[in-house]
Amino acid sequence: MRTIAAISTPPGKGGIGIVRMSGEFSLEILKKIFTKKEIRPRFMHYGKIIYENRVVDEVMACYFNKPYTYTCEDMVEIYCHGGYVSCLYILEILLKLGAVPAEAGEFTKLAFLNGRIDLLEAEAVEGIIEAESKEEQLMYADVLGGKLTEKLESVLNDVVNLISECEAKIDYPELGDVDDMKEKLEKIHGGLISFLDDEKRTTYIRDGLKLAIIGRPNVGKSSLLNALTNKERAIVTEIAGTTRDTIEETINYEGLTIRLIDTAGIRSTDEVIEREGIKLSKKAAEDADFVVVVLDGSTPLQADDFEIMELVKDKEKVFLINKEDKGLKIDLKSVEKYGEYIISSIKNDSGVRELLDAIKKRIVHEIDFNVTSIFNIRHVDLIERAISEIETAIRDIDVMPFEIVEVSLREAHEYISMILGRDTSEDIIDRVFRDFCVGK
Ligand SMILES: Nc1nc2c(c(=O)[nH]1)N(C=O)[C@@H](CNc1ccc(C(=O)N[C@@H](CCC(=O)O)C(=O)O)cc1)CN2
Ligand SMILES: Nc1nc2c(ncn2[C@@H]2O[C@H](COP(=O)(O)OP(=O)(O)OP(=O)(O)O)[C@@H](O)[C@H]2O)c(=O)[nH]1
Ligand SMILES: [Mg+2]
Repeated sequence: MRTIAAISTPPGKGGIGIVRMSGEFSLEILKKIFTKKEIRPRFMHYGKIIYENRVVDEVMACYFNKPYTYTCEDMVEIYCHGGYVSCLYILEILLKLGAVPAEAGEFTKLAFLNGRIDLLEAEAVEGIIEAESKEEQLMYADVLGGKLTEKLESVLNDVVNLISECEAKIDYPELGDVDDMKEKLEKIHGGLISFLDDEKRTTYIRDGLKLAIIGRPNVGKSSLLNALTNKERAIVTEIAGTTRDTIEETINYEGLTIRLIDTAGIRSTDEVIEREGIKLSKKAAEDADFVVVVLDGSTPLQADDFEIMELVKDKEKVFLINKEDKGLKIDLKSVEKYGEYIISSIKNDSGVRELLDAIKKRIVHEIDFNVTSIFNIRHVDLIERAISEIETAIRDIDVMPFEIVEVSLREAHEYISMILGRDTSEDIIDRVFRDFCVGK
């Protein structure tokens, strides 16, 4: 069996760096280079790393005896100084003494393969490492704690009970009634559908709200992007048609991650480049979760404004009536017919916070930060497959033999199990861990 080694702290300078090993030779390798030879499991030991008669670094080290470790194998952690040379040098020595370099995510993969955590929990570890907000952190911490596994186990349990009922009916067709089974199938179906709904909210937490800023040229879209990001991100000029391409920036407003997309002003034009830009603007509006339509409040509404308001008729949106400082000439009643509006003067720094609050108020009711939900496309795909099997079972139950219904239930069971990494091919498992950091 191999003993793997890797640096677990990020590259760069830090107070302390951690180099760790997992595998049966971990302790033996440590003893060859560590000045302390009496090593008690799970106790921190102070000493020096000596290699070729030179002190390499002054460190702390800890040995963890299997199976009560992160990987369920023997492990050693060396806490050296966090200069990258120190970490690299110590790693190099471990490799010379027989360890092999760990692959990305291999420590966590071992925890999974040795049954300490399921695949979902392993994915949550990666989620925690990549988290960009506290909400995201807490969501993954819940999954790592087993909250989602528990929910899925409960669905699996319901499916198993129904499989047993099918088998009983195969042997004793007169037992119980089919309506009752149908009801239970519907309940499982509803539960699976709610996993998909929850996933949409999770996407907001993880990827943020996609917010497109659209409007005709020169109304202040890029000025708004700059105000929201607090920097000169986009070029702002008095010339209509300044922004040609979409520009993206991410902000976090009170826990809500917002991916802002500034777009080219929409108007009828024959200019080729501008026309391409406008196509992108419309596409951005279409793809967005939320749209801010900027209007120039100092002029009456124009044909282009009406066209834009029509374009986003069915989207979640707010109208930002800008340039209030120049005097309002816009017909507020007409705008109101299309939806909620906020008046601003980006120039004078007014209205921007109100806009953010309005967006948050409109969107937050959709996000329950406390729901633990499936969180990636692998899970969505498997839940969708399971749903389709349950739908088949619902259709079949009145007209088909119970053997056929049972087949669908077993398929559904398998798909849900695969979320937890059971009955999952090596290929898929490898794909999950490939995106991990080395040393995790
Ligand atoms: N120094 C250090 N910090 C770390 C880790 C680590 O491996 N080393 N972790 C990860 O990289 C994370 C913590 N996760 C861990 C999860 C389980 C076990 C573990 O040894 N579990 C055993 C014993 C549990 C116990 O003592 O109660 C077990 O489950 O049997 C260790 C770390 C974050 N911080
Ligand atoms: N008076 C006044 N001028 C503003 C306000 N907001 C933006 N402007 C000015 O309006 C002009 C256009 O602003 P931009 O932000 O470039 O407008 P845009 O919508 O991005 O324009 P395009 O990229 O051409 O579509 C600039 O000269 C800004 O300084 C405001 O609240 N009041
Ligand atoms: Mg612009």
